[in-house]
Amino acid sequence: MYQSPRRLCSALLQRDASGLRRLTTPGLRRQSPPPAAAPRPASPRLLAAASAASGAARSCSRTVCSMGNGTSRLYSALAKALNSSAASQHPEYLVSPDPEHLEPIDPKELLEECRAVLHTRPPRFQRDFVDLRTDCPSSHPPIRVMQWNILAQALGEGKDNFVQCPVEALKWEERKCLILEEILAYQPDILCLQEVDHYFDTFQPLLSRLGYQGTFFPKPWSPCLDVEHNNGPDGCALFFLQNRFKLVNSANIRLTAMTLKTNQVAIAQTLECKESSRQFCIAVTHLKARTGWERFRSAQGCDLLQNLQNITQGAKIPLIVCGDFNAEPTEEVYKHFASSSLNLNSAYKLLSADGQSEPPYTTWKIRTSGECRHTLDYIWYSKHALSVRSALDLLTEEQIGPNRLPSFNYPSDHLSLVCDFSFNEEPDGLL
Ligand SMILES: NC(=O)C1=CN([C@@H]2O[C@H](COP(=O)(O)OP(=O)(O)OC[C@H]3O[C@@H](n4cnc5c(N)ncnc54)[C@H](OP(=O)(O)O)[C@@H]3O)[C@@H](O)[C@H]2O)C=CC1
Ligand SMILES: [Mg+2]
Repeated sequence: MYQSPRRLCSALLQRDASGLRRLTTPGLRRQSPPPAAAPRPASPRLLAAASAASGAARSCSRTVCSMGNGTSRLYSALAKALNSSAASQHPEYLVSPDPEHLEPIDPKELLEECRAVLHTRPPRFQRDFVDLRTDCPSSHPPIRVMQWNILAQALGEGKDNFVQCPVEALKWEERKCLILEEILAYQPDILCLQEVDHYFDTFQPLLSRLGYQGTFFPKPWSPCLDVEHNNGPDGCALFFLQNRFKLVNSANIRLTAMTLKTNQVAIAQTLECKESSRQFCIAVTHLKARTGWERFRSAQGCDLLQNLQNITQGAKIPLIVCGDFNAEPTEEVYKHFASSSLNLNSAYKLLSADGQSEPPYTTWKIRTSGECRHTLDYIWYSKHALSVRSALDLLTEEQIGPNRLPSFNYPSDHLSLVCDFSFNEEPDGLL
């Protein structure tokens, strides 16, 4: 019988010099230096099986590829068909097949395979959970949420211009193991991803065998499709553990800006917690990038808030919104979220001394234009109905290193954000 990956390893509680309680997960760390004498040969049984499971899709892509830029056209046509309505309810072709038909994977075994593939790479960075518990006790296990822009493979190799990142560090067969290792290390109950361009051949088959139910919503005109040998469009993906939640409702939202349809998307799902029977809404989005587009992002944020208002206020349920907003806290879209009538707070502010400041960066890279260090990624939550029990601290400048991200030991230019939430027993005030 499948066991939640979370239950398979125990957490140690440590106290650091600052007095903050830090939770570390033992046994999930790649050892450094790698064994010099006889490195374990990579035998990627599970990783290979994931690729085989998507064989039909892959061979189809290859066939089309041989006709030139056909993959792009095929996926563009598919994406357009999928995006024909602004907010469709339960489109079945975007909801994963029932994972009970697939053999469950032991997360430890998958982790071992990833480590074997990564045996020549430097060690994983150490990050700790910071205990943020207030006095309110909770009788139910927390809900762990991970937010992560994982960097689309096609963009990383073809468009992003990470000038200090060697191309070998971006090799998909190894980079995917770094991404999986990060997910397996923190074992989120809910996983919100952006820039996913390997959903059908990698994340959906593997994560469904780990007990997750997934949904993918590609961008209508993904820039990945302009890259030669792309793997299809990138988009947002949302996964939740099926043994913890029941899907109540799902909406794929193509964001608008001033009533015009845009190239950015969101997924919003209402989930019911199996332990507590409490419902909440979880959403994932990736707003328009680049300077000069601040008003556009602001309009997209207003549209997303309006959609979420409709979904949550009708049912009076709490909300968690994860995203790469491509906006610093000074931007209008951030202010809309911070002052919305949905009563949201940004979870990572709680890591600051006064609880009022966002972290100094969530992405750090070097492009031809120079160094780009920004805070763009957020986990918003209903501040009256939910409490943040702990949050994963960020990488230090020293860990990130002089060449910044991505690198041989971190697979994306964005850091993952991970929080443990619990429901407040008695929400203080209105949702
Ligand atoms: N065929 C057609 O008719 C159309 C095609 N398109 C395609 O869509 C693309 C635009 O899509 P859109 O969704 O608006 O893209 P965005 O401007 O939102 O950016 C797309 C990606 O580029 C990354 N990015 C951000 N800044 C830079 C930078 N300085 N250099 C390189 N990459 C960067 C972003 O990553 P991050 O979020 O991590 O910063 C993001 O994932 C066009 O390039 C075109 O290919 C668009 C419209 C119509
Ligand atoms: Mg990017």
